[in-house]
Amino acid sequence: MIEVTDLTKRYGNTTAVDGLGFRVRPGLVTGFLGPNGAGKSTTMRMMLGLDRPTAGEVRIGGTPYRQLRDPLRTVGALLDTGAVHPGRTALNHLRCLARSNRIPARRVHEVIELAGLEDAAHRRAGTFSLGMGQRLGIAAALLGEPAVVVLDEPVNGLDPEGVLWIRRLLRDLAAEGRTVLMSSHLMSEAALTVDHLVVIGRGRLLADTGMTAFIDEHTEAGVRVRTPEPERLRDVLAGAGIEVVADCADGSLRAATSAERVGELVAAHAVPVHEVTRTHASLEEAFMRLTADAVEYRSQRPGADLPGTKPPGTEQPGTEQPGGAHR
Ligand SMILES: Nc1ncnc2c1ncn2[C@@H]1O[C@H](COP(=O)(O)OP(=O)(O)OP(=O)(O)O)[C@@H](O)[C@H]1O
Repeated sequence: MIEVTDLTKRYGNTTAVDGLGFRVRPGLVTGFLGPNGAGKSTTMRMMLGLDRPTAGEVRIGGTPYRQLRDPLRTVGALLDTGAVHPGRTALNHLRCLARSNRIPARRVHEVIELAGLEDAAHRRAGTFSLGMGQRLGIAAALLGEPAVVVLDEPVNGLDPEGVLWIRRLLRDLAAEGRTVLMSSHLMSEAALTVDHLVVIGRGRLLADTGMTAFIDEHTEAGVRVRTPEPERLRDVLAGAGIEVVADCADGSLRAATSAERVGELVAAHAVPVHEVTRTHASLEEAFMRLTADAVEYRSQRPGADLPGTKPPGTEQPGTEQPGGAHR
């Protein structure tokens, strides 16, 4: 369990973390999401005693990190994959860590195997690709068989096989009853890996909820309706107070309602319909909507990419991510 209580961090005039409070529970993979500059890394650094809070505290299993007797055996972390001596081999790096944390040497070989680094064990870390460095960082994080695992952008730099590996690994760690917190910018990846979400923006808590509930809360249920008479359908829907959220490129309409409701309306008004499809909102859509006001660095106008906010005729069919919340 990780408990974050009234956590605040200021750097001069910048408030990076602002009265943040949440709990990360064991047995789940919790995604820690937020736009650039939201305060994720700062929060994670405070969890791991690398930065002092201006106010508030973080407890890992009931104890602040700095007071843990065996930190590496309690919490494993991947924060900065560059923090390895480049001249040291992967094996030696892990051996040194094990020795200084009173972890048995056999565990070094176990994590090398777990991370798929057998062939690279004798190579210097300085020659590692980004993905291999990431694997070494994860191997180090798991060295002490910690009950709590904190990973900042763990899929960063990994190839598709590596992404699949980390997804399975995190799910296995959670299934073993460990507490797993991962940050990610990749919503599609988070949707496949994460059970629970903590979303922050401008250092403040925006959401602390299950994946499915989060998507349901921040997107509309929708259906795509294809008809040879889109104007009549639009009128019928408008008459029932139903919003058309997108005009799709194939002439179909996307409306914020249920398939049942559309079925009843088109039957009552004799509107011919060729296809009705339930559309599933994605984590990305829900995230963009929730954080639209909390984005610090923006390349476009707010919400420009939100499905349903594009000008008519610009949405491509099938752009939703069906089952975005499912794995
Ligand atoms: N050492 C520091 N000195 C001054 N300001 C800092 C420092 N570290 C972070 N900040 C500021 O604090 C805010 C939060 O930064 P942080 O890196 O925690 O965000 P983040 O959510 O991890 O962002 P990203 O997704 O881009 O990694 C930003 O405005 C950042 O510029």
